[in-house]
Amino acid sequence: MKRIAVIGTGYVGLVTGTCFADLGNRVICLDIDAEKIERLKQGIIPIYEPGLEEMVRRNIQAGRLTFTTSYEEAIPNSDIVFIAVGTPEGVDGEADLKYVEMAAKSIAEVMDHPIIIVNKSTVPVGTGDWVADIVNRHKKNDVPFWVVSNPEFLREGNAIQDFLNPDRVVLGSTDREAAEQVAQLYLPLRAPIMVTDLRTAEMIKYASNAFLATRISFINEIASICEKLGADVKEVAIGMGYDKRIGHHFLDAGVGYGGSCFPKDVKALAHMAALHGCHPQLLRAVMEINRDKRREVVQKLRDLLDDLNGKTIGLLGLAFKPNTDDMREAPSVEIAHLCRREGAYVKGYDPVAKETARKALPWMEQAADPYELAKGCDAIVILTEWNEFKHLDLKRIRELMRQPIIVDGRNIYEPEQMAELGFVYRGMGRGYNGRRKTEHDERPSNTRPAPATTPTE
Ligand SMILES: NC(=O)c1ccc[n+]([C@@H]2O[C@H](COP(=O)([O-])OP(=O)(O)OC[C@H]3O[C@@H](n4cnc5c(N)ncnc54)[C@H](O)[C@@H]3O)[C@@H](O)[C@H]2O)c1
Ligand SMILES: O=c1ccn([C@@H]2O[C@H](COP(=O)(O)OP(=O)(O)O[C@H]3O[C@H](CO)[C@@H](O)[C@H](O)[C@H]3O)[C@@H](O)[C@H]2O)c(=O)[nH]1
Repeated sequence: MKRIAVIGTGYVGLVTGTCFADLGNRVICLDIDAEKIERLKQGIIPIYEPGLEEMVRRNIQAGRLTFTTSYEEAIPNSDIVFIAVGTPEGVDGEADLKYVEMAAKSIAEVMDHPIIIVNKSTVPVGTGDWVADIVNRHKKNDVPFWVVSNPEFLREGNAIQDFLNPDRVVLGSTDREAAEQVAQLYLPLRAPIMVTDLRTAEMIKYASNAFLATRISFINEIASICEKLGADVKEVAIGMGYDKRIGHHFLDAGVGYGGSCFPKDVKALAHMAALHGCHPQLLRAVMEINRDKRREVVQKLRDLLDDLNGKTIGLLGLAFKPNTDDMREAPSVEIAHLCRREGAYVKGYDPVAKETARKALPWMEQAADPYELAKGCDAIVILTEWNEFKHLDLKRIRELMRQPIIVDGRNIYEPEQMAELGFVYRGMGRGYNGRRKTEHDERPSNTRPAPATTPTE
């Protein structure tokens, strides 16, 4: 049993604190948001994360998990302190470290015995040394401390599973003993534990996110090429994925990546690189392709509706991905704004991201269910692949719409099936512009492209 403090009770902090408590440690979670802490004390969690509320309540009841807003209460009673505050995008694309700085200062001011400070936030390479410097400058008592970098790799919507079954645990430190103390916490998870220096650990996090984002932009570029050449990107990805060196993960083409991590982390890595004289052209292309995908969805609507002015567009799915209510950098936000700017009436539906969507898109009407959304729509755009959208009564949806047009930004339906149901359907990179020729297809069918060869004559 260790005495742990976790600073920041967002997705990462709350999951980290709760899981460590569940593993038998005594954990105190701290946040500067007093309202959040008040609710957490009652076992009410501020985010949608499957299984988390029940786990929080269980550990509060067992007396292993407590919440506070007071550094004076949390730090003197803990031996290992995790920093899990936000590191949002700064004005130039850099990671904004103001919350990390605040947390480091606050820890330093009340530290009265030797502690290990573990940084779990995603921070630029070199931040560990900077944190050590801040703590040294602000500590009131002459006590030793050690800084360890322990980047987190969990995904929202699957956070508990990911935390408890990590592919690896990365620990970076200048002090092997400190890293080993933190490693003890993870031993029950039986995961590979890798100990590196501080900077390498910080870089592993950025490089991992950038690589995953690159896979997404890669397959999205392939999707654009498929669309022009008449291939189906879904099958292409499956065919590629059978190669063990490639694998099936993170090859779902669509409207691109969103969320609180990939957009800001790729940008921050590119910023870091450029600042140090590198030319991060691959990272820049990854971001550009991702931005273009959102615009491509709107272009598909323009192609199908001629003009968005006066049309009603329904956004099916608002969260940046399923199983979360997180709207940070969700493609739905930009697409809603783009459609509205062209004069469309935009409404939306998401099974979970309702309150968060209200905050992100306060002007947008929200429907109570997919059928209400469909009423009077000139087109529906699918932006989150919630399971419930895979089993809709599509015949009813079509009857409720003013025009039976679907742009499937997540490729959850099959073009042939949609054509049979009487929809004008466009996927992302699906065959002939997402449209195999069928008797229901009222558009000209002379779009089959020529073979992609260079003329020899
Ligand atoms: N969200 C994810 O899935 C995920 C996964 C891996 C890594 N990360 C990284 O982890 C970090 C945290 O991300 P998140 O999504 O949990 O953030 P979040 O925005 O959900 O939560 C951050 C919390 O920190 C609190 N906070 C800010 N300053 C504070 C301070 N000085 N003292 C105490 N609390 C303070 C805020 O009130 C907030 O509750 C980021 O660096 C992020 O990049 C996030
Ligand atoms: O094949 C794919 C896979 C994902 N996405 C999109 O990519 C975004 C991110 O998805 P995912 O990685 O599942 O969600 P996050 O919760 O943002 O998790 C990422 O970001 C976290 C924060 O750094 C890391 O900890 C995780 O390892 C990393 O997967 C979402 O918009 C998805 O729709 C695709 O478009 N195609």
